[in-house]
Amino acid sequence: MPWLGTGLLTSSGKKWFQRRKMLTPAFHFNILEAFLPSMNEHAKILVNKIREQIHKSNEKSTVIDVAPYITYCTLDIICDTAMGVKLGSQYNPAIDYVQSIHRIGNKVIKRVLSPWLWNSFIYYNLTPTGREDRRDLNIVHNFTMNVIKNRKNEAIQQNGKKPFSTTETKVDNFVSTSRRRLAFLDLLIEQHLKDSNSLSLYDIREEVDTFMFEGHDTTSMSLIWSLLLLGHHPEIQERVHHELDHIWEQHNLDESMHLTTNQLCEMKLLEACIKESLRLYPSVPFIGRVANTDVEYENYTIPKGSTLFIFIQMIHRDPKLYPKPDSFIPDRFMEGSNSYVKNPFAYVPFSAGPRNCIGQKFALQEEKIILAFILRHFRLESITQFDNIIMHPELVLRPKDPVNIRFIPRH
Ligand code: HEM
Repeated sequence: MPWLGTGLLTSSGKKWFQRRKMLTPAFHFNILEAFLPSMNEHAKILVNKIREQIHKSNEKSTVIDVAPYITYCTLDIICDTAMGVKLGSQYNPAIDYVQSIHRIGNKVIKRVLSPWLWNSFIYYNLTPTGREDRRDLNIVHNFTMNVIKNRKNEAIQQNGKKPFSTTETKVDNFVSTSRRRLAFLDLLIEQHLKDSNSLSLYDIREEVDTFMFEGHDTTSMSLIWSLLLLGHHPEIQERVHHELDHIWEQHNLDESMHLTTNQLCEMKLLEACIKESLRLYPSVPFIGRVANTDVEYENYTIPKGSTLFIFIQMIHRDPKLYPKPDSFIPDRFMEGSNSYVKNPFAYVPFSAGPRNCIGQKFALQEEKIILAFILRHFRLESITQFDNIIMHPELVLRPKDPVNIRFIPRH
């Protein structure tokens, strides 16, 4: 794929194995904990942005298309945490980058389904869509290359030209001794500065493009669906408000304080809402695999080399696995409740096995923080009806039209 090259998501074999091994420590529990201040900070900015809109409207509440607000917040978080770069798109929207990503994602599926567009020369030079795609790819690649070069320059300034010491890369040292963050991009730059032949700037760009996309577009879609669902289910929303108010009061939380891992663990119902929303609207609705051996399935033999698609959303809506499959019932994910669903293979929003999502804990932590701040401060009423939502045929499950929600301050 010209956009992501062969980064972690799209590579295979030895290259995938080595990169996955190199990048797994960047998502270790301790590192996620070190991301808490940044995630809290960006979530608070989001709440302020929504308040600003209410203020501007001169009303007590206002209706907002949530997609851009959420997208810029998650984009700032992935840049800050994984790349160590303060993008500030909640203040100055990175419109070109975000719009280019949407257009590229939209065209990927169309091109896959149109064999006459598979030839790159014809596509990029002779079709208007391909030429627009090339312009968008340039915007996205320039953006990510700038992020990398800035961070590389910073790394050189901080370390002189000498390579990073190997102890610095250890996860335990990340939090305790290193004031500088040795997160995702730093691990790659460290490797690049040690041996630029084994990892070139182009190789780094593949990974940065992959993580910038996977790390913000998936979580923003999941947040948007969660907000919309909660705004359509006032009785469940009220239970979440109650859960959050209790945590805020119990821990004496005020505006300046950050949510901690322990407090996030107490948000059981909020977590169940996120999981149920990912069941109904998995950000990655399907995944593909190539059979590396003949597979016997029921009365069929699927020959080696076949491409298989796994439709996550269809598994999640199977009435045999989930009674009332189309209903939003977060209690399915509350242990001890009557609706609790135990089967682990019935729920795969992050896929499963060795190629599962490397960022799933990051995603849940980020989503909980953002939703906790929004729901602590606002009551939501969804204006957009599910029946009116048309989906883009894309890599992520993206609604085509605005998702309008009324925000009513609670305090
Ligand atoms: C709600 C949010 C998310 C969902 C639903 C999600 C879902 C998935 C799924 C289904 C896969 C498997 C894709 C496939 O096999 O084709 C995947 C892989 C991946 N995800 Fe996520 N993801 C989310 C958030 C994130 C975040 C926050 C990051 C990074 C910070 C991330 C990084 C990746 C990467 C790099 C892979 C490829 C892993 C590999 O092949 O080794 N994802 N994700």
